[in-house]
Amino acid sequence: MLTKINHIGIAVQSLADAVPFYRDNLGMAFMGTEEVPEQKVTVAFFQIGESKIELLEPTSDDSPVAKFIEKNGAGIHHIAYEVEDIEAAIARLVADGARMIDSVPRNGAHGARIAFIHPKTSRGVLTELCQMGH
Ligand SMILES: CC[C@@H](C(=O)O)C(=O)SCCNC(=O)CCNC(=O)[C@H](O)C(C)(C)COP(=O)(O)OP(=O)(O)OC[C@H]1O[C@@H](n2cnc3c(N)ncnc32)[C@H](O)[C@@H]1OP(=O)(O)O
Ligand SMILES: [Co+2]
Repeated sequence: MLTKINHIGIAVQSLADAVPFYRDNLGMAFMGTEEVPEQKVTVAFFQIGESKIELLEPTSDDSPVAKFIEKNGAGIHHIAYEVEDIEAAIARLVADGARMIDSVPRNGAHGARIAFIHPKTSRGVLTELCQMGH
């Protein structure tokens, strides 16, 4: 069902502050930024091997990432796994009793279709499924 880790999401207060560390000090390949209004975040992506690091800055106080930072501070926010068929993956998880945050895919960055599994199901890790546009 899962084909690879697409990205690891890291919540940050400020992309302007965080991007130079990942780009210049760690030397990761910076892929640019994108606002994703549906999720109330602006993200910066870095390629690392076959996967990516996604820095997430909240765009409003009621963003899920703003709430996370308020509670925990900046840090690892979610892991995103790539799937070939997101509807089939959701249906299988629902049938197995998983608590889905999204039972219908939403719009993610880079034109991906995404769905989150609640961290209470995935043992304390907020988990994103993503199907890339082909
Ligand atoms: C850029 C777009 C896209 C992409 O293409 O990659 C993205 O990555 S968008 C990323 C931002 N979007 C989201 O996070 C959407 C999904 N998240 C949510 O719906 C909510 O954040 C949530 C996970 C349902 C939590 O919201 P809420 O219930 O309102 O917050 P609480 O603080 O009350 O949390 C309840 C419970 O869950 C634990 N929790 C919350 N967030 C995380 C997390 N990131 N990782 C692990 N655990 C998390 C929280 O600690 C609470 O636990 P208890 O205290 O034990 O009850
Ligand atoms: Co993500």
